[in-house]
Amino acid sequence: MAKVLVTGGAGYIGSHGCKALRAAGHEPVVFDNFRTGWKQAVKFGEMIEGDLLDEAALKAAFEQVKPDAVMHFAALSNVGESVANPELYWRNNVGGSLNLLCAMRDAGVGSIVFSSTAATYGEPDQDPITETAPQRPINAYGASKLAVEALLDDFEKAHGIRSIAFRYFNVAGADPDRQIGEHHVPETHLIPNVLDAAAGARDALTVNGDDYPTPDGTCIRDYVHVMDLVDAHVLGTEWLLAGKPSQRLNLGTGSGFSIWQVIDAAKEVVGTEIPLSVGPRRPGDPSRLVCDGSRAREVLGWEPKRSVMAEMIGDAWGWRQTGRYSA
Ligand SMILES: NC(=O)c1ccc[n+]([C@@H]2O[C@H](COP(=O)([O-])OP(=O)(O)OC[C@H]3O[C@@H](n4cnc5c(N)ncnc54)[C@H](O)[C@@H]3O)[C@@H](O)[C@H]2O)c1
Ligand SMILES: O=c1ccn([C@@H]2O[C@H](COP(=O)(O)OP(=O)(O)O[C@H]3O[C@H](CO)[C@H](O)[C@H](O)[C@H]3O)[C@@H](O)[C@H]2O)c(=O)[nH]1
Repeated sequence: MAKVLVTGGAGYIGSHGCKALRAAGHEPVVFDNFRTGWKQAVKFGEMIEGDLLDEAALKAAFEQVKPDAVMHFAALSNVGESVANPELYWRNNVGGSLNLLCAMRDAGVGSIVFSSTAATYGEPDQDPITETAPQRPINAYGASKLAVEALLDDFEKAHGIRSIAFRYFNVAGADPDRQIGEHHVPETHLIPNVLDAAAGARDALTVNGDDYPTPDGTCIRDYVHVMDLVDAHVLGTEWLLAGKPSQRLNLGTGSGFSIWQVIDAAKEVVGTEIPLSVGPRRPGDPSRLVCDGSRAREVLGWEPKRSVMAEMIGDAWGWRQTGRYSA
């Protein structure tokens, strides 16, 4: 059993990470400032309210928890906001990660699993995308995540802290037990917005452009179920705690779905029409992002089990029906 400090453990993916850690017999302790997270999402262990920008709070958390490892989900992750306000992203995501790594160094904690992103690849010229593709982010969010990958490299060389940076593609779905799920305010992700439109919580879904160079004109993405994604995090933590080497790993399935395909699948799950309109392209959206996820499978023995479009939408819909955290 390992004790794991989970930054951002009150957020969408981090709360599922805590559930997976607990299910695997480990002990998660959440460290979160609740800027975009939810106290109701902390259900699988202790919680410490604190900010990564507060070095004293981090030091106290490490002294109190004495973790064996860290799972680092905490970040701001709204691409549009990052373009309008890059200083916020550099300070929170890079500055916060630097403080975290310094606290780990001081406390002698040598293992960290980090949430990186396909956004570090920018506009890729590979399809599917492997981990060796050039990383050329096109917005401050992606740049902040790439900078943290560089910090991780430097802290390994200087201080022996080993890391796994998982580069997520599109995370979707929710806990099938309906205890936790996705609740972002505002929501920018496709599937929850499709379901909001289906439920009448928004007038219509706006499809962000249908003139891309793809078979049906809409953007193609690689969707991975959040439970599968966090399973990889547990495997990654155990890998590091066994003394094995650092890794940079894509997490996705290798299958691409267009926006129209996602909407069609949602209609089947929900059983109603989905009101929609086609709007302009969203700046910075690459037309196609599909993952070559073979390395995570080879290295960690990771196998996605739930990343079927109907299941991801069904779990997101089931979670939505609970009233989310407003219930
Ligand atoms: N959702 C996706 O599809 C996706 C894709 C790629 C990468 N990611 C990355 O995965 C991670 C989790 O994403 P999410 O969708 O769960 O986001 P989220 O906003 O739901 O969760 C982030 C959590 O971090 C906390 N946090 C942020 N800054 C903090 C700080 N300075 N100190 C303490 N806590 C802080 C927030 O309060 C929140 O609980 C992020 O690092 C994100 O960049 C997400
Ligand atoms: O209401 C909406 C919401 C989204 N989309 C479109 O649906 C596709 C998927 O959009 P998401 O916002 O769900 O996901 P992204 O691919 O933009 O972003 C995801 O992948 C990125 C990596 O490229 C980052 O990691 C980011 O955090 C993560 O959410 C995009 O073409 C987007 O324009 C719509 O048409 N309407």
